[in-house]
Amino acid sequence: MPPTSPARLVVLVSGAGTNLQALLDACADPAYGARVVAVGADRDDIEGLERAERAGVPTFVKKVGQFSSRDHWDRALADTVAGFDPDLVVLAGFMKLVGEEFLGRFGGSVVNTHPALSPSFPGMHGPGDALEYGVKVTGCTLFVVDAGVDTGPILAQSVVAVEDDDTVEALHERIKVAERAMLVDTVGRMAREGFVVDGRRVRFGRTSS
Ligand SMILES: Nc1nc2c(c(=O)[nH]1)N[C@@H](CN(C=O)c1ccc(C(=O)N[C@@H](CCC(=O)O)C(=O)O)cc1)CN2
Ligand SMILES: NCC(=O)N[C@@H]1O[C@H](COP(=O)([O-])[O-])[C@@H](O)[C@H]1O
Repeated sequence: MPPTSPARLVVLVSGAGTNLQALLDACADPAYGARVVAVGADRDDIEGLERAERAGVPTFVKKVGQFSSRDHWDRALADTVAGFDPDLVVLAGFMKLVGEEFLGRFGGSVVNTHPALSPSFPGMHGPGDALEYGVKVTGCTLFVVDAGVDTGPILAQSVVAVEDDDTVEALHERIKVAERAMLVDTVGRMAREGFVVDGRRVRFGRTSS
């Protein structure tokens, strides 16, 4: 039986928020099976927060510098996210590593979109690192977040060709087109079908076989 109420998404952002926008647009269709109940950020004055406000979605900001330690920030972020009772937390261009407390609360239900084909080129500079290495294809990866940096079990990947005259910006923009489609498709499936993490393998559906 499909769930009767839409899955509750909390989305965390640090920048332009075009991936967030793709989710907001998809959620406008009741058949999508999810809705964005809150958007959080680690900084002010970003387009991602403005997109949420324009959509009438509650926002919050938790800056690391407002707290006496990284662990206190992590706990405050987790407490605030928990207040929105999420089924899924989506890190969509969120440029902070979430820690033990956060993962202890939501682990297994936190996903991150990354602009490279994992396990290659983890970290903050996926498109630039791929270009510098000279790969001919790169892309994007959606994965279930764990304590490592871009090491979690993979939900979906999409391939993007590297052009001879690419710049980091041009390549990243093409990756982001693929990334938005991957994110919307996969989060929708997770919401409608459920998913099971079995070691490094992820299967869609609610049963174990
Ligand atoms: N526990 C995890 N947290 C996050 C993951 C993850 O895989 N595990 N993915 C990231 C996103 N990410 C790239 O994919 C990433 C983001 C940020 C950093 C990082 O070193 N950030 C610095 C601060 C930099 C800044 O504020 O501009 C930091 O956290 O101190 C590495 C990888 C989302 N979180
Ligand atoms: N390591 C994390 C990372 O590089 N994240 C990347 O930042 C971009 C955010 O775009 P957006 O703000 O327009 O959604 C996306 O490409 C996302 O994968």
